[in-house]
Amino acid sequence: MNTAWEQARTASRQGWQLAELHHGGLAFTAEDGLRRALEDGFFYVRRPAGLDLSAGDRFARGFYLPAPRGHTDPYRGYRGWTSEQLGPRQGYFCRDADQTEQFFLTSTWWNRVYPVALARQAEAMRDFALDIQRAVLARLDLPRELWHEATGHSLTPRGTHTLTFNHFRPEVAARGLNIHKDSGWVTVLRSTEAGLEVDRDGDWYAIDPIPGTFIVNFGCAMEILTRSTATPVAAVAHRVVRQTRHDGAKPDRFSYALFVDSSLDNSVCPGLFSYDPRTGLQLETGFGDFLDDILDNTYRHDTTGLY
Ligand SMILES: O=C(O)CCC(=O)C(=O)O
Ligand SMILES: [Fe+2]
Repeated sequence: MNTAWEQARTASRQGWQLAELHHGGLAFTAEDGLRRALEDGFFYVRRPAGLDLSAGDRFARGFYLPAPRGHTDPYRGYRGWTSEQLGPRQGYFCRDADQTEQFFLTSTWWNRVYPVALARQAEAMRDFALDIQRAVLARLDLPRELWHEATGHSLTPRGTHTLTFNHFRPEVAARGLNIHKDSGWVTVLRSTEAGLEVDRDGDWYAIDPIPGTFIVNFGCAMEILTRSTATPVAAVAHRVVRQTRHDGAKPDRFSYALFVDSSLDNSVCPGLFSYDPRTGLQLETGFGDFLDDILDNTYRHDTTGLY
């Protein structure tokens, strides 16, 4: 057993769930770990051995900085990539009401925009996220033959797979990142600094990173699908608190996440479904507008990214 994993196990005894992906299944350290994770809306998962995060960490620390003069640095100078070139919800965004400035990119662009090593890391995180999603779906009250239709083909290349970076600007007097639920199925989150909080039954709890793990969040699509089943999954409402200055002694907080969402192609996926074991799948809402509402409401002053 390595030390990071031992630390993780100790931290998880404090109440939040911790799992390991093993032969395609999720093994939780607590006996009722899965049930509790579905209720909490998130859990920690051991990072797979060999998943190198150095490209992502470097991009997270550099994407917002100007490209250096005189030499190239493929991890800097990304403010110029905007949704005008890349399409809706893609590229660099500087928020007004939040400290975060962000870079969003779906898998169709990874090879053309990201440095090679980062494109490989994004694929590895996507593959890991989809393995986790399959492992979770296998434990839900949802027939396997409905998986693709029910989850908007998110397990296939037609799904929307986005790697998003956050840089928290300590000089901006604002919340870190507003209260929201992630829109989709599962999110695999990398962070190294405290600041994330989750809402559990009306109270906010600090969720600090545990070395050697990612945080997995369940999103709105999962919550809507499973609401009337024997295995409801909560989408966790979360936020990042305001980050203070550290006089240059400590680097700025960053995070990045792989989001698994449904296909945005209406001919492939009409939207988000609920499932009732007695009556089957029922379409609840289109997905594109739903996603835009969540994003708009997250980054406005006076709303929250809930639904
Ligand atoms: O920075 C974090 O810890 C969380 C970021 C987050 O919630 C998001 O990007 O959706
Ligand atoms: Fe989030």
